[in-house]
Amino acid sequence: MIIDQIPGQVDGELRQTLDTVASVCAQVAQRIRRGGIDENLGAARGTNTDGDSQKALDVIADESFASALRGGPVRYYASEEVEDVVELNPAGSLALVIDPLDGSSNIDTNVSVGTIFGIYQAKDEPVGSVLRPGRELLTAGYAIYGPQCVLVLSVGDGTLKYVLDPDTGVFRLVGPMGPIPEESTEYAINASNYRHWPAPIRAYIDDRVAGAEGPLGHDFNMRWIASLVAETHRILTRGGIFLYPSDARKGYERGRLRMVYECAPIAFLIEQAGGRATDGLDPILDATADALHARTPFVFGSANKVGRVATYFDLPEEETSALFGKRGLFRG
Ligand SMILES: O=P(O)(O)OC[C@H]1O[C@](O)(COP(=O)(O)O)[C@@H](O)[C@@H]1O
Ligand SMILES: [Mg+2]
Ligand SMILES: [Mg+2]
Repeated sequence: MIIDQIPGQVDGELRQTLDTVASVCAQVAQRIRRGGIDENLGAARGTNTDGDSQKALDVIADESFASALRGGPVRYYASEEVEDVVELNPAGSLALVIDPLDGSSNIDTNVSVGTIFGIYQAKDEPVGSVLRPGRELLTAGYAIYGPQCVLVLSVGDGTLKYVLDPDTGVFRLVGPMGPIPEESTEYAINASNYRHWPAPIRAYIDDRVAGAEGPLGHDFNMRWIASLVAETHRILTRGGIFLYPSDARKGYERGRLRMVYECAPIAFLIEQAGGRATDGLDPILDATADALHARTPFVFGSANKVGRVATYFDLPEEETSALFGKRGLFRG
């Protein structure tokens, strides 16, 4: 077993699949460590279905996961890097959704990138097996390829953290992640998109930028790594909030991140660790994507902070467009 222990009831096929995924994550980590020596992992390789520029490592990771899983318990394989759902084994019983390499813009800069995945019980056809509420996930997880290679996993009984032991090649359970702290002052958003955001999001960020001189009366701190897995790992570790809202740019009407293989698995892990994950208003895990690469606005993190974002959408127009000096002081 490459994952040393998974508490709770995990049947043989699911356990086998998780071990296969973890072993490919360990291979991807090794390949990243040698990037530039053996190959240029950041080299352009065209574009994927969602219009993202594909890097060599996107394609390498996708092909590594698909070939390792072929012929095993996974019937359907739904990847960010492939247009449609692929049938890996007609006799399989599971459906796996995956972002093989998340944070691709960081590959050349040696900043943490990752892999995001989720596993469902397969239905008798491909689309219905993956376009479904994330609450039906059997398990979800991510690997983060940073100073440590860490696997964060949930099988529905809390969120667990495993560190890859470089000496043995085993992911060692080091403990639970969460409950996500609520007292953090950190928020993560790509502030360069400010002018494109809906008014309630601008108001939410205005109040935090105003800090001690604004309605909230204390200062905040901002982070933006442009690697969803790294932001998630920080928030699971010390709380805070992440926002990628819809915006007025063409193609960003439903934000940037994809429901099936990014937001639903991350939302599963966040809720399992006591946090919340919404589209700004409604739980991600209750939503059903209308297409494999469909995007969704995505807000997740400390439960109290995610709830606070929703209150800004209830504010009257004059409240969200006014400078914070005229806004009510009731918002925390
Ligand atoms: O470049 P932007 O607009 O800030 O978006 C950054 C976001 O895009 C992503 O890189 C999208 O994921 P991929 O790299 O898998 O396409 C996220 O990891 C990250 O949170
Ligand atoms: Mg991604
Ligand atoms: Mg990706």
